Amino acid sequence: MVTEIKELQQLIQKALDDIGEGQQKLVSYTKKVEQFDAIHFFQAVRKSYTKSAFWHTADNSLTLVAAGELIKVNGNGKKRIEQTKAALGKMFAEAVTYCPVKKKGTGLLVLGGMNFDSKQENGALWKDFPDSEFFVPEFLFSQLEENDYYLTTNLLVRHKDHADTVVKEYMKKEAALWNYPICHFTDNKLINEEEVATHEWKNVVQRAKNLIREGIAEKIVLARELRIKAADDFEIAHVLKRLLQTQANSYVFAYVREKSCFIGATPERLVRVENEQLLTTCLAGSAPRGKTPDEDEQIRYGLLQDPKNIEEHQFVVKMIKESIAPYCKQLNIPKKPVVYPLKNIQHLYTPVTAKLEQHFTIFDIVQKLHPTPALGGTPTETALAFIREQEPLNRGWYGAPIGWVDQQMNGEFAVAIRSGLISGNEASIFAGCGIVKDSDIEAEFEETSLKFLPMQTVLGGK
Ligand SMILES: C=C(O[C@H]1C=CC=C(C(=O)O)[C@@H]1O)C(=O)O
Ligand SMILES: [Mg+2]
Repeated sequence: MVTEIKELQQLIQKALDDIGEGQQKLVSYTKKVEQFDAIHFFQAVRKSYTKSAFWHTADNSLTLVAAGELIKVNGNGKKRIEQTKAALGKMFAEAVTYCPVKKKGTGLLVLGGMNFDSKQENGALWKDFPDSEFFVPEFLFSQLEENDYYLTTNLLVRHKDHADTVVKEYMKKEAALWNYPICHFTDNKLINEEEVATHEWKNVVQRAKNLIREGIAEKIVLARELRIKAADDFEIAHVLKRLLQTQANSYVFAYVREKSCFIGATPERLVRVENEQLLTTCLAGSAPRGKTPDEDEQIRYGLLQDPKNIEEHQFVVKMIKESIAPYCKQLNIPKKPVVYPLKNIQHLYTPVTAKLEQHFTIFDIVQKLHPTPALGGTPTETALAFIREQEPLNRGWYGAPIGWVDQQMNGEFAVAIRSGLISGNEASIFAGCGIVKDSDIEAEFEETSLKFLPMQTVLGGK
């Protein structure tokens, strides 16, 4: 402990020696810590901070809990990703950092996301969620695997600061997080569930089908909303815990801004970059899970052969391939999809690997990929215009990239589906489906009902 304090003090002093009057510097210090439960840490964070985030990867290799907003980077409209890339590049380059390991998810990093459609107004429901937002937390708890835990502290040091006072203040805040007592969750009671604009949604699906028949579009993804109300405020830590327990093979995330929380358990990775190695995935085409292993196997086999779902899937494969090819080498895409199983549904899945060409970063790939035809459609602009005009909801951050990026521009983004926005005792959850020429309106409606389930059940519905 004593050496750590000395190290941090020296790091702050190094930053102070370099600061002119009126200036400030970002200092980031990482240390290995003892095993600690991520949900317990998140509960402690919720007690002290109004802004926080949670991230857990589908392969269980990384859990992040971010506390407090030290620095925030916002982007606006169509240029939101470019603006973020530039601002973060500058911030990362100027920071004074110390991290004892070179492992993903440790050290100085930002967490954040963006809205689905840069041309759509965010509206009242999404008032706490800007076009795009990334933040440097005050504290970042990282769990890599069993018994490999780190805590990163980020500080803004100003010209007139003294290293020892800054350290003392920081130690007090850190102690409050570790010493927060375990609180048990209380049960909440659902009082209302309401599917929004069901009839209108089905009409919009019909109009999308007409457009596809006329040859104006090939695929359009349409989403709908379910509103849930409970007796008491939803306990975000509890909802996260239940998502972790029930949704294997999914990214579990939460992004908390004041009283609103965007939360979900999504199976869909947009992109991961680790030392120039790039991984993205095509996930589209769906079928329910069977009630018995035999039935499940039959459905799985049927999904792999089904022309409607294969078409729906291949639009995504084609777009991803064409979008990233100029940015990568050694592009590898299997010829046929496999099935990706989830608790309530199974999907067609094609993983894509490649090596990122120099000078490009994860943000260039996000810019090119979002939205893939798993969330937008084909052609992208036609589908987006249709969704903007016709879909009876405001997507906000639903269906958009959410994730983290570190100082080396390594990071990972998921596509924020199977998600919802919680505010107090109310929640709006969202689910969409890919409409193609052979779509059956009722079957698509049922598919979205299945996609509501992960969030719906943990909020006490169904
Ligand atoms: C748009 C959603 O799912 C997408 C991802 C996988 C399968 C999909 C489908 O089969 O329609 C969707 O493209 C959602 O869950 O809200
Ligand atoms: Mg589908």
